Amino acid sequence: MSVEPGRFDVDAVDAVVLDIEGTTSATGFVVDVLYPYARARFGALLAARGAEPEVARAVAQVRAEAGEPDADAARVEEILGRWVDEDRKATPLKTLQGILWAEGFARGDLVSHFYPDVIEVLRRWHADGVRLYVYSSGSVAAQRAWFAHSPEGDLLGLVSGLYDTENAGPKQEADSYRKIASSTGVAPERLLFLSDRPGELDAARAAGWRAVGVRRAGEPYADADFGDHPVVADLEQFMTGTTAVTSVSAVTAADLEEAGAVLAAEAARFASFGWMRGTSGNLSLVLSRDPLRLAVTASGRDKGELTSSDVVLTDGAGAAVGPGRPSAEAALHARVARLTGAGAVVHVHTVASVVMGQRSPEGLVFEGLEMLKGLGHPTHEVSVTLPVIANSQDMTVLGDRLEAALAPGMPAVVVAGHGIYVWGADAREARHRAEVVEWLLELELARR
Ligand SMILES: CSCCC(=O)C(=O)COP(=O)(O)O
Ligand SMILES: [Zn+2]
Repeated sequence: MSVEPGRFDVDAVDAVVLDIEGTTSATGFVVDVLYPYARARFGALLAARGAEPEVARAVAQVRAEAGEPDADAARVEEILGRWVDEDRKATPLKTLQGILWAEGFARGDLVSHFYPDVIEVLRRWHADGVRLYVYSSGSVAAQRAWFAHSPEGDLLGLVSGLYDTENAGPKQEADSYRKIASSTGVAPERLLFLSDRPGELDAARAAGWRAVGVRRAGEPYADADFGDHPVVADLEQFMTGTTAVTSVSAVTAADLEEAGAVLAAEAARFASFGWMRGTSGNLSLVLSRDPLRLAVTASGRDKGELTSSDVVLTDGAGAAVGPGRPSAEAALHARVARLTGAGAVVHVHTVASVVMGQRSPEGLVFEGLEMLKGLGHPTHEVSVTLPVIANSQDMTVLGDRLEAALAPGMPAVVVAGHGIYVWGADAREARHRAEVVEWLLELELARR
């Protein structure tokens, strides 16, 4: 997805979090200038300053990570050199590089690199009241030095906070972004992450952030598949073009009512199968991707008697953003929509899913069945696993379990003692898949 003409609306976000390598700055500069600079100085640092607490802690981490508790300074230097060659994102390596680079910058040996479009845009965002943060795999010390010693002087005044893999965690894990959001105090949907790496954008989005890819010619990820993430070629495009940051598609009352009518019809059908008895089960439709907005069935209603108004608009975390109380499981629907990109999620309480979930807590494997083509497989000659996760009343816990259990080629998960979650591109596809998954479960039930 590319950006369209327009102008960046600073009201759409409260803060922008920036990756450095490949995003604000050339990876080549880091590889060609900074890595050799630090590598040439590891030996002297370890020999002369090995007792300094930060250096000693990093050395201990190197020994632990390499599984060599007795490695002497020469061996530690060797390991660090190998990690540099492998471009390994090891925290102690980053710490030691950070120390050396900070000193190199302070001495004037080094001046950092920023692409020509970046500094002006950062100044304009800052002037417009958008807070700026950095989240880079380079250590906080290295980031501080980087911004303090730019070609245009000290830029640290533009930046409200610095995050690295030590104080926030790995860059491809959603929890790191949750940690940063909570540390900044900015709501996830008001945070925008810019990175050249699709995996990082996925993780930010999974934490409920906005995420935009920066695809710069010549960078290592320039040809990567950014999926449905909006992409810019440089930051200037935020000034001359609009991205998903600005394209907040307003969901109207009519959109919600229309979705309510679809969900009511789907629920009536599932209820007629006996899959939504009483108030059990819930359904959702994605109405907008950026920001994520879902229409979720209202909680506690008789699911066989829903009307088009028995629906609640929620945000990307499943919290109501309009009147009404959404399903108690709305947060799980939102999580599935974020994780899988699904446009519709079905949750039903079927007898077969409860029995089979209890009999096969390790999951169920299906193979050689024509019905598997109903899940999008081109042939019956496949083997797919239907994961089973333990139930919980805590939707974050349940969501974590679902995320960890997701299986390729299976758009569904059984929640033990509870029911099934199934998803698809739209209500129709999600329904077809739910019917297939339930058929597979009934087959297993009949077999055993
Ligand atoms: C007897 S249903 C118990 C709650 C449940 O699991 C469910 O699916 C329905 O909850 P909702 O809040 O969506 O009505
Ligand atoms: Zn349920």
